[in-house]
Parts: sequence; structure tokens; C-alpha cells
Amino acid sequence: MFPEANKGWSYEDCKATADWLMAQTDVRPTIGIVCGSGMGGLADMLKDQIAFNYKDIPNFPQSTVHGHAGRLVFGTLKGRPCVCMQGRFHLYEGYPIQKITLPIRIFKLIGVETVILTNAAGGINQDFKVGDIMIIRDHLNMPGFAGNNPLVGPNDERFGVRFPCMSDAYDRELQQMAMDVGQELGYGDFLKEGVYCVLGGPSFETVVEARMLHKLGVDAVGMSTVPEVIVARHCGMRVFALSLITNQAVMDYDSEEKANHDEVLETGKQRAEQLERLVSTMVTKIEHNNNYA
Ligand SMILES: O=P(O)(O)O[C@@H]1C[C@H](O)[C@@H](CO)O1
Ligand SMILES: Nc1nc2[nH]cnc2c(=O)[nH]1
Repeated sequence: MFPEANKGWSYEDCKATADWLMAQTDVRPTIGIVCGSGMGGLADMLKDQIAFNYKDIPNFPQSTVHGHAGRLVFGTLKGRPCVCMQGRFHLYEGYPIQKITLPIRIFKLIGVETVILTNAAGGINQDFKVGDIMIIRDHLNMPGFAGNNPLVGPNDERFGVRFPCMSDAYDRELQQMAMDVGQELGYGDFLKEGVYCVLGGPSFETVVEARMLHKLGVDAVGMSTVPEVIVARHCGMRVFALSLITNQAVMDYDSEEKANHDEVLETGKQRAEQLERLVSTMVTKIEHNNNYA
């Protein structure tokens, strides 16, 4: 029934990688961070770093996209033990969806309880501006509609249940915390919230695709995050996610704008400092006395 079942991403494969990592470092992270395109600076905030190139980690895929360094960094952020993916994997790189989400299961097996994900996204909401940071409230999983979901295949109950709930995917307490922290930091003008839609990429949207997403209630569109969120929730981790609006999706045939990856990376650089301060302040406030883990 599942011919490619668990090829390279079984519980045992994930456990072997987790054990290998645990043998190389004394850091025992409870918070895992995933850096979006151009946001790798988040990993550089970690103190007393122990970093591994993805190519040296057993079973890990390799980063192939500019703006994704390909390092797994352990360390402390304001005294809290963290692990950070400086570079993530995307469907358009050609990896099976189960492979791009394998690091999230490894997070779980090394003791991570809360996952913070960031991404670069195109603004669909017409009130959004380039440089806005959107707290993700909900998602639209377009590849999932076509059956490309990371949980397809035999379910291993050691990770989670066959049919996980997703109506509570994004932790509401953490969303509120981000809003509060954002206000304290004076980010009120550019801190938004909304719905993120994942598409397969790597091509950006046509005008009619962007218009369709707008009609569907999408606020920002990208090419990542959702598979990772599904896997994190499946194995019971708390999830918080942010989109940096790096460009406006083109919704008008007369527009001279053209989405491109250089603009995405440039916006990432411009907002890096604020994004890092928001995430690091949240990290100091996250408590692990919840019963998710
Ligand atoms: O990893 P993220 O989702 O931040 O990367 C986005 C989507 C594409 O990989 C790339 C397009 O510029 O940025
Ligand atoms: N699909 C998609 N992904 C992005 N990542 C950054 N900007 C965009 C965009 O406009 N569309």
C-alpha cells in the first residue's frame, strides 16, 4: 500500500540521528527555531555554539537554496538552551515531504517542546507592507489538498495519532505573547497577524493565482512552514510561526513589480534586527510547564 514507506525517515532513522547529535553536545534544547530565507541571523544569536553542517549529520538532507546556510546550531539564547536550523528544506528542492520535515521529528526526540518557525512570504493582504511581520494564526495547505501531506504513509504511534487535529495548530498563548512583546518593543506599526498559504513553488504566483488566494482569505503566501507545523503538532510540540512580508504578491496586470528571490533576501536583512529581538524576547518568556510535551 505504501511502496516508499519510511524510506530514510522512520522512527529508527530519526532516533539514530537524535542519538548521534546528543552524543556530540551537552546542550539539551527545549526550544527549536527554524530560520526562513535570509533570516539565518537568528542562529547567530546563540551563545556557546556547537554547530553541525547538514552534510555531516546522518540522514539529514542538504540545503540547496541561497539564503539557507545548512547548519544546525545548538547553544543558549538569553540563557535558554535552543537548537536552530540555519536553513530549511522546501518541496521544490525535490525532497519527499517526509524528508523535509525529518528535522522536526529530530527536534522532538532531542527534547524540544516548542518550535518557532520563520519564513519569507509574499503579501496578499492589501493592507500589508513590505517589512511587516505577520504572526501566523492559521494556514491553508494547498499541497495537502492534492495529497502531499508529511503524514502520508504508515503512522508510527510513537510520534502521534493517525488523524491529528489542526484547528489548534498555532498556539494562541504564544500568539498573544508575540503581540504583547511586539507592543513593548514598539513594533505595533509593522506587527500583523493572519493566514499563511503554502504553495509548492519554486515559481512565484501568477496574477490570477494571487487574486484567488486573496478571495480565499489568505494574507501571505510562501513555500514552506506548513509541512513542518503539521509534523510538529502531530508529535505534540507547541508551535509559533512568523512570516516576514518580503514582497507584495502582484495582483494587477499593469504592475511593474516582479517577485524575485534577491528582494526576499534583502527585506530579510533589513528586518533582521527586529525579528531577532522579537524572537529572543519571546524565548526568555516561554514556560515549559504546559502539558504538550
Ligand atoms: O524558507 P522560506 O519559506 O522563508 O523561503 C521563501 C520561499 C522560497 O524558498 C523563497 C522565495 O524567495 O523564500
Ligand atoms: N509563493 C511565494 N513565496 C514567497 N516567498 C517570499 N515571497 C514569496 C511570494 O511572493 N510567493
